Amino acid sequence: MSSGTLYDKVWDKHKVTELPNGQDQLFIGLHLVHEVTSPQAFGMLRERDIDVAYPGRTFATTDHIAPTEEAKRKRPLEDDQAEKMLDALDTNTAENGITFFDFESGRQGITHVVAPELGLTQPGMTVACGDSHTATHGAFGSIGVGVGTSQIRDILATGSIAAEKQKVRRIEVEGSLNEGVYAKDIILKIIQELGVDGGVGHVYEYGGPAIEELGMEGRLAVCNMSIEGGARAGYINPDETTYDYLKGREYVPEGEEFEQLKEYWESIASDADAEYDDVVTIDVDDMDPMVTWGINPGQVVEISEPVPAPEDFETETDQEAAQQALDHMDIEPGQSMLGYDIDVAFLGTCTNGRVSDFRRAAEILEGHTIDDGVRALAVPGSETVRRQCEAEGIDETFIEAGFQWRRAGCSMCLAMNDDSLEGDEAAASSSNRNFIGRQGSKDGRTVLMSPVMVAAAAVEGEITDVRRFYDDRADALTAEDVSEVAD
Ligand SMILES: CC(C)[C@H](C(=O)O)[C@@H](O)C(=O)O
Ligand code: SF4
Repeated sequence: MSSGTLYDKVWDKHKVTELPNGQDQLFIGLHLVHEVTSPQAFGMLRERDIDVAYPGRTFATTDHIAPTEEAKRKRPLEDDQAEKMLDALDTNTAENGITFFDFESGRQGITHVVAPELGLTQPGMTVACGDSHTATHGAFGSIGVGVGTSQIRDILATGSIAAEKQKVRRIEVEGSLNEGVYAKDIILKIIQELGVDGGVGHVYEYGGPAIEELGMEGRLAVCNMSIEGGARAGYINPDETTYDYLKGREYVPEGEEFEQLKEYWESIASDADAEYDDVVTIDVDDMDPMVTWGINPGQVVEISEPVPAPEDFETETDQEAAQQALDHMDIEPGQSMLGYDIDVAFLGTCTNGRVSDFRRAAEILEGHTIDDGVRALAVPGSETVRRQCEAEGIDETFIEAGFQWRRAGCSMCLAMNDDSLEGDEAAASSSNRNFIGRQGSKDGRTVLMSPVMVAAAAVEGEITDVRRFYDDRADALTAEDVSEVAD
């Protein structure tokens, strides 16, 4: 019997052959397609008159350019470029017999939200998409890799890619989370400790008690940001939480077939004696909610920590990056992020645009209205998420609080549609990237945090400790507490 990591086992099962250049040819079990990165790849196939090899394993949706205002979702779209991309996806999927979750399907949404919720993503699979956040799918114990246009072409044409096996780092997450602290905080903590390029050359296997306790939506949020930590992919071994989630989903077989699949899924989990290239332990027991203070996801602090100074960093590169971040964000070292004014609150994305994210944020918003100066957007990650939230009356809570309740898409995560920051607006955002210009304005400022922290910031008009909104407020921090820490 073979013994090893899930990564080793999944890789071996999908390895077609070793290529002359030393890379492996890897079979791709599920190919997800969106409108931005696919048109050129389909074009290359057309030029050579090649058919899509596995249309039944290929699923498309539209997310990046999708207008989130109901009235703007009529075809042709107002934005010519967006219409062109969507039109290309219409044609490419229709001509090749590929399922396309378009606006009319009722299933449209962000690729990494749609595939898991429909049960397309399953343990032990290789999942590829022309999108860096394909790591998300690792939450099920699959290997999700983001690929470029030429690899999309290769998958369309052959169902496989040339790939290099990575090292595996086990990240053991010890402890249990405080109230008000969630999966998003765990992954931000990991990136704070290991850095934005700490994972280069590796895939991350997340495990340990704090990970096992997470539901599937939390696990998806953790794996989603593996790429922000520099890892090629990130995964969590499948367990009962995974199987319970999958049971009954649209693309998951039922009855005897499900039981057989489950046996297979159990067999591909990492063995207890698996050997890792590296093991790191992170303790989240006393952790506070996390917020970024800079312009990459690793420039992040617990809300109880002061913003660091450039000299706190070891390398010259990190020191310069810190200075650039302080300048861009207009903050001083030693300052607390508590009380940092925000103009926009944005809740959604493939990190935190799922039902549990909106449920928890709604609990915070209940009985409150957002601050006068704040523009607040709630953008479900998929139309399925939107309908579920509406069935639970969550949309009403958001609307009554003063949020705009939108249709599904990537939206202000990267502003490829009309949803964008203006000028130097600052956003409390549940997304995964805070690079300069990311949310559509070169002077815009992004502060990454969990959905409940976004909701709390929307109400206060500034960054606040969400625990002030719970009945037991003992743990909530004020800016004074933090400057005392700094002194
Ligand atoms: C547009 C797409 C290629 C891009 C990605 O690869 O991740 C986007 O989804 C992002 O989050 O920046
Ligand atoms: S929600 Fe953001 S991170 Fe996710 S796929 Fe869309 S643009 Fe990329």
